[in-house]
Amino acid sequence: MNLVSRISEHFIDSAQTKLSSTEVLAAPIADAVEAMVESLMATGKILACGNGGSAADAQHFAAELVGRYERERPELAAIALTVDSSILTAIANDYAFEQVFAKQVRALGQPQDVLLAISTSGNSANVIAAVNAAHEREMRVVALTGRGGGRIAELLTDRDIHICVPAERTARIQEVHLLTLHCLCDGIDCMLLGTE
Ligand SMILES: O=C(CO)[C@@H](O)[C@H](O)[C@H](O)[C@H](O)COP(=O)(O)O
Ligand SMILES: [Zn+2]
Repeated sequence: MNLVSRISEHFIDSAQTKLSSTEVLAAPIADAVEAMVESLMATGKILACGNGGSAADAQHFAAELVGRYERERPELAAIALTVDSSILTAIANDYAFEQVFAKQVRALGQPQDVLLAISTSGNSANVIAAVNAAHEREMRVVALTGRGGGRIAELLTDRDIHICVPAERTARIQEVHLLTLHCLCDGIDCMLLGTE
């Protein structure tokens, strides 16, 4: 095995996936920026959830809204639903792992809030339950998916925004998700502060 050529293939494959996603994703990402700014300006907040690498993405995004992205600006309201081990273990233990995000959405969600639901397959049961809970709370959903969007694609309504990476491999989808999150941060900052 030639490790160097294997690594080179990862770089090339990742870059190609990002390039081929540009045309498909730019418009829904812009829609998501507008939905999030509308929410934040109406004293709403962004609730973010996902599993594994997508949990890390949810936390990464919340950190950049609450802290900062590239420019100084007022703090923005975002909560990753993946971080409170007491809440997560209590819900998983007393109800089901499927409910770990949904119960938090029902506890915290208001109609002016946005759920950022991240799942590369679109089929994680706890993210699906969170989407359903967001709809119960009349929240809009921004879904970051891949592989056609799975079951989440079927649940989304006209008010929701689907950012579905045209790729099959989890790692590649996650790499585009991270780029998407930075586009969202940049777009939100531009709408709030103007372009530099
Ligand atoms: O980061 C990775 C794989 O690259 C994993 O941790 C991955 O996120 C986990 O297997 C998740 O449970 C996958 O869930 P999902 O993206 O299908 O909703
Ligand atoms: Zn990963």
